[in-house]
Amino acid sequence: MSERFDLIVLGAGSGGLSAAQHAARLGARVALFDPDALGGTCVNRGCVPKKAMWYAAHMADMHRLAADVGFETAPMRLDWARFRRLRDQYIAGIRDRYATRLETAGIRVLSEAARLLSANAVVTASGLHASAPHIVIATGARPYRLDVPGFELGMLSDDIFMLDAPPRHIAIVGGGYVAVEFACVMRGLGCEVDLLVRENLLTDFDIELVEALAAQMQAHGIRILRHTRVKAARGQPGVITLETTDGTAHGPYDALLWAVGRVPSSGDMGLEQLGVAYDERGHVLVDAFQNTSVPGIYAVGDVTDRKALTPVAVAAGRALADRLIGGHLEAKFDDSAIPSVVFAEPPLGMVGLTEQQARARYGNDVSVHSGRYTPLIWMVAGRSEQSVVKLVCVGADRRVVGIHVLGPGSDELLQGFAVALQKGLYWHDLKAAIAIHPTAAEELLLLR
Ligand SMILES: Cc1cc2nc3c(=O)[nH]c(=O)nc-3n(C[C@H](O)[C@H](O)[C@H](O)COP(=O)(O)OP(=O)(O)OC[C@H]3O[C@@H](n4cnc5c(N)ncnc54)[C@H](O)[C@@H]3O)c2cc1C
Ligand SMILES: NC(=O)c1ccc[n+]([C@@H]2O[C@H](COP(=O)([O-])OP(=O)(O)OC[C@H]3O[C@@H](n4cnc5c(N)ncnc54)[C@H](O)[C@@H]3O)[C@@H](O)[C@H]2O)c1
Repeated sequence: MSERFDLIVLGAGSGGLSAAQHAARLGARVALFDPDALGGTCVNRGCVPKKAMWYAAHMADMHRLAADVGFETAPMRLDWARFRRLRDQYIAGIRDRYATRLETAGIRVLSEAARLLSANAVVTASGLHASAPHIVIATGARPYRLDVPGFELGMLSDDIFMLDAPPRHIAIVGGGYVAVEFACVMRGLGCEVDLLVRENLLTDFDIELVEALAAQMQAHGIRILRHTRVKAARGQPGVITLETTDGTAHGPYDALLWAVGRVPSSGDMGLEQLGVAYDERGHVLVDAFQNTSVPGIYAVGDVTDRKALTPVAVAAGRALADRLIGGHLEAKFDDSAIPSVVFAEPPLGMVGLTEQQARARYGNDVSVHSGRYTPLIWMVAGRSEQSVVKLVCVGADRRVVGIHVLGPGSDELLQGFAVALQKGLYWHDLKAAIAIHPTAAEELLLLR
């Protein structure tokens, strides 16, 4: 027998929870399927545990800075087991709060994977049937596995959160968000880090700031090997060597992290049989309203080809519920200015276009204003690393189309500027604003 709902959601990660909760708030009867922990990637093996580790690494960096400015400091050692227990308790608390909220909202949570039988019916392995006029696919993505010998000797980002102790010397393969963030976190926590990058780092970010970040990472002791393709991993757990296509051997390492991207979890759900269209990498194709190519089936979050960020998945889920249940037929989210931060040391943030993208789109109409400064406390400590801020503008009235920030505080300062850019920000607005002094944020106002 099939139980009937107004909305069925597959996946209880950022996107699925958002769609389910908002739909229930609007009065819908909702079924939410997920075989795994509530909260999905972000809460359990992404943003949240990563940010906790970033804080720990940052504290260790602050401790070193404290010594540089005159504090008498004893060596600081992280009790890894205690930190992990505290971090995991915090995450368990988030999951518990989700469970309570879902129950209070009257959402039927089913701890099983579901597969589509038609555009309005799903089934689980245990034979549970459910139907609804609307089905939302929010099944996310998982780490990509390279087809190289010895791949199993390495960890995926999911595994790094289970480490019982910090590695002594870790190799990280990849040059994207995950690779750069963990290179900085592991280095901050005292590990030797080799970062093996196939081509270049963080190719979606502005080259000038990426190079400045790379220089700081190297100054902190991270060894960055660019244009390096790994052919095989050899050895045994704890003693791993990497072989590259130029015949060089690197290592030995006691840990290896593969951070070579993610693939959408879009298979084995019956979507293909129903004619749902995918791109060549398996992302479900959606329009601006999250419609797939099949009426009645929608998709949000990392399973789609939109930007793989939690707030994007959340915004998509909410707008979709607004449209399907709330009756707001034009509801969609504004993806014109999605800010993003790489939690490196120091953090790198951007919103809008890079200089390279703006020049490709607007040619000679582009003006760029960039500046470098050494943060006050680093100057006090006698350090010379430089933070970078950059504005990319278009036209005679210099509309700001891109904001780029690298340095301590960039992660927190970017949000307000991103709101301004989304609303329409001009060079003269920044010149007319009164700065907050002395801060990192004021550097964007002081650009010439
Ligand atoms: C290491 C790491 C760090 C990150 N850090 C950040 C960050 O700092 N900031 C940021 O914005 N983003 C970050 N991200 C990205 C962010 O985690 C994702 O964009 C976000 O979790 C996507 O949400 P989602 O709902 O699309 O998918 P997910 O959160 O992956 O949820 C999908 C859910 O679907 C379930 N599922 C799969 N198949 C089925 C099925 N057949 N039936 C039912 N359920 C199913 C899965 O079990 C899972 O729980 C990070 C990602 C990683 C890997
Ligand atoms: N701070 C954040 O907001 C944050 C943090 C982590 C992840 N994320 C999101 O999750 C997404 C996935 O992150 P990611 O780091 O897994 O992927 P990514 O797409 O950012 O980077 C993948 C990296 O792997 C490399 N690569 C791909 N195939 C390879 C191969 N065969 N050999 C060697 N290198 C190879 C690519 O060149 C690239 O450098 C990000 O794009 C981002 O949207 C966000």
